[in-house]
Amino acid sequence: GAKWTYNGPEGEHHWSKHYPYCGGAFQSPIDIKSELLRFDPTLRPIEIQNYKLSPNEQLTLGNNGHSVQISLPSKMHISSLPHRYTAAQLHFHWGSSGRPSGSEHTVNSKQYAAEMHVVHFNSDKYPNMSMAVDKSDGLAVLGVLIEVGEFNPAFEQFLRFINGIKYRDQRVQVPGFNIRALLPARLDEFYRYDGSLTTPPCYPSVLWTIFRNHVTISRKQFLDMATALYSSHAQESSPVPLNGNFRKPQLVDSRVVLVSFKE
Ligand SMILES: NS(=O)(=O)c1cc(-c2ccccc2)cc(-c2ccccc2)c1
Ligand SMILES: [Zn+2]
Repeated sequence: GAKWTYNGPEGEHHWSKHYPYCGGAFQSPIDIKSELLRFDPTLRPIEIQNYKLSPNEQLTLGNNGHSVQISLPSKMHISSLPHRYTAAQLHFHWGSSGRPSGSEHTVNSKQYAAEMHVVHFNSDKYPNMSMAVDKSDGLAVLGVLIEVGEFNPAFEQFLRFINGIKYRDQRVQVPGFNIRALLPARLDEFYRYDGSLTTPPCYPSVLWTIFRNHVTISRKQFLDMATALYSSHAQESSPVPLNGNFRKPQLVDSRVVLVSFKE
């Protein structure tokens, strides 16, 4: 599709010109405010299957010009939702070296350093991701808020290869690792709401699960992610750093955010 950016003339306030859903309802991310929350005792803990990948498996680590993403095998899935949601990819949103706050979702206006999204599609109803991406029950994304703090060995499993994908459309194969280790310890405490892709085409097709507890990465790990990548191709004369790749919080309208925990 047409190119889009996070700032400037193709920035988020212009997305709706080429991508009408970006100007529509049920958009993501949102600011998760305490007064919006409703405890829902029927929310079951997230149960995931086959997230522990063997180093004998290869994953594709890529720079798609807007984020760093890891392709995921289709045996990985969420088993606790009304339909099976099969994993497709995971990617990140982050700030910059000068502004270490780049999460998309905020909690009571607190923006975290970065955010990971593990994207799944409803494989009970749709044969592949492309058929699911624009359906209201098509996608389920797990969101993990990331703070700068303790070193995180799980993140190192892909960060150590990041200099191989500095430029747009570069990809490398990396050994599989335990993707569960990228998630917080507690999968039973989360926020839940109906929203959208946070990038164009902004389809309102995402069941969002944002875990209550953040994970940490070290300052060096954050800088590796926030300073290593470019959104421009290798051969382009003026390299464009890839950072600040987060959309601002959107209007909640009459949406309610469900929570799985009481206090
Ligand atoms: N941020 S997100 O979770 O809403 C998201 C989901 C998907 C997505 C991925 C597979 C299937 C369907 C949707 C793709 C992106 C994306 C990020 C950077 C550049 C382009 C696209 C972002
Ligand atoms: Zn995302």
